[in-house]
Amino acid sequence: MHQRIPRSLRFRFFAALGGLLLCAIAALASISAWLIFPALQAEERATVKRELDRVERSFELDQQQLHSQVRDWAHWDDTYRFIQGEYPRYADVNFSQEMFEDMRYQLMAFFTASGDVHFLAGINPVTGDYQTCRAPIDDCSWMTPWVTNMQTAIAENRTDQSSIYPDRPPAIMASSPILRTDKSGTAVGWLFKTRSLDDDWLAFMEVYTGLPITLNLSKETISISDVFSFSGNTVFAERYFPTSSSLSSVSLGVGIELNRTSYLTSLTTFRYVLLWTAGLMIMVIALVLLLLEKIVLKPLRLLTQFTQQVGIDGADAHGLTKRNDEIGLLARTFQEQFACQQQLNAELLKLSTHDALTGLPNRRLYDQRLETAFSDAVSTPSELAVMMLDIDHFKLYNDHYGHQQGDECLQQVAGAFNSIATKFNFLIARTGGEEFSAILPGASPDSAKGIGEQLTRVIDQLQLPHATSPVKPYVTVSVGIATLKDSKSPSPSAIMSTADQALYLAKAAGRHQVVLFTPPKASNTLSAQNTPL
Ligand SMILES: Nc1nc2c(ncn2[C@@H]2O[C@H](COP(=O)(O)OP(=O)(O)OP(=O)(O)O)[C@@H](O)[C@H]2O)c(=O)[nH]1
Repeated sequence: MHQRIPRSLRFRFFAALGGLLLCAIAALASISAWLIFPALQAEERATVKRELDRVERSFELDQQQLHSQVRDWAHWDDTYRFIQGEYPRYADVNFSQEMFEDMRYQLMAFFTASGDVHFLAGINPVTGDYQTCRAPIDDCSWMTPWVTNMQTAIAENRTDQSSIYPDRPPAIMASSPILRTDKSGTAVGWLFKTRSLDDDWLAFMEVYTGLPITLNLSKETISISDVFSFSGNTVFAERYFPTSSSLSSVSLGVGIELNRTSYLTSLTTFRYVLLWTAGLMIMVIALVLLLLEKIVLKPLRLLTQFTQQVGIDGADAHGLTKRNDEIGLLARTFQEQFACQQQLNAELLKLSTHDALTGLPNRRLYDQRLETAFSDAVSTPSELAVMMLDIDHFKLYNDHYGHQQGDECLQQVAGAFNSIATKFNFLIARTGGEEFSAILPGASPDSAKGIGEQLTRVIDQLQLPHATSPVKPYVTVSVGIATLKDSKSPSPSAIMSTADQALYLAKAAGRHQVVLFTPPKASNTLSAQNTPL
């Protein structure tokens, strides 16, 4: 079944503002999801990346330092002489455990031009003792993997550089050809230095960068340089560097762990802002609706009630006409229009029910009243008399005095009739040119006749001159009266027809008299009881 959708102003405002609110909240949610949250996440990633860049620069700096230190040592005449066997006390003079620890060297390896080991010195990663050897055997066997890597680098001509080696522990290895201090001549050998990326190195880097750092060796080749993993309040990020592994490709990941406090605080703040914004929007729209209801919708409802009840007592119970706003103006204008309309209606009603010349009720009103009086008399039942009155020889009056004076005569006759009608409380109307009719509810034949006589008398008393009247030298009237009982089949038209017959008899009998219709006797002849005046 078709259900009627409410279309009131209130419904429309609620629907429109509710829709607006939903759109605004959806827009807010979309902007948050597609713009603001991704921007916050990108900002967090950029911050983490900056920290990784800082760690990478520190790492590279450490490698460059090691390389420049190797070069310093390799391009030194003492070293040049040492590799050629001309400076046997070189190691005793220059090397010590303290020097290795201070410089954070794990191993220093000297190779001849043919790539053979000349001298090895380093700190045993297991015992922590300083050791020197001529070959990586016995106590110095821990040096073997690195010496092998170094000899491979010499064989592949990968010297004079700094690289990362993924041995255990992973290490930075820097090398340089051994030359004179003035760098003249050809290389007489190679010098290698390694720095282990062990716990001490991590501790050093932590102090240097201010970040906790971890190392992770991956056997796979990592294609992306940075890997992020977010968990709760922390983010773990790793940057992978290629290593010089002789066996397979291995990557070294340098990782940092950062606190996400800044991001999470921004997120929480933004969520609060979102919630407050949504809450404020709801509050503003609720306030707008409330004000709308109070300022516009309720007064409009009252105005509607007022327009429906205007003219009735208490219609302006809410004092709308006393308001100083548009509602008050509308209410006052409507009230004035209504009063004007009522006046016009009354005038129209009077025009349609009264005679313009005499001001007496006209035939239309007379017929309506006769219908009502007739119904009342029949239903009660009660008596009812009607009367027809006609000015005698009015044509002669018009002919003699003119139509204008004829009108004035009609007005005076009507006024006189009306004074009697008011006195006895009955209706008298102008139902034709110079013809009048009266309804006398409850009047007996005798009282009706008495009133008829009073009406003719009051016209006589006017003494309106009628020089050409064969009846009297002044204006006179004839009256015909009929009662409800006079008709065999009573009806309003039948009773009026009977009164007309009585008037005819009055005229026929010489005018200026009242004739009460008398029902025909058995002889069926029409007769009347008249009263010549
Ligand atoms: N001045 C004026 N005359 C009117 C008006 N209405 C009707 N008459 C005149 O009233 C006269 C009526 O004449 P009749 O019907 O012949 O009757 P009468 O001369 O009164 O004669 P009886 O009725 O037989 O006594 C006519 O001359 C109409 O012109 C009116 O409004 N003003």
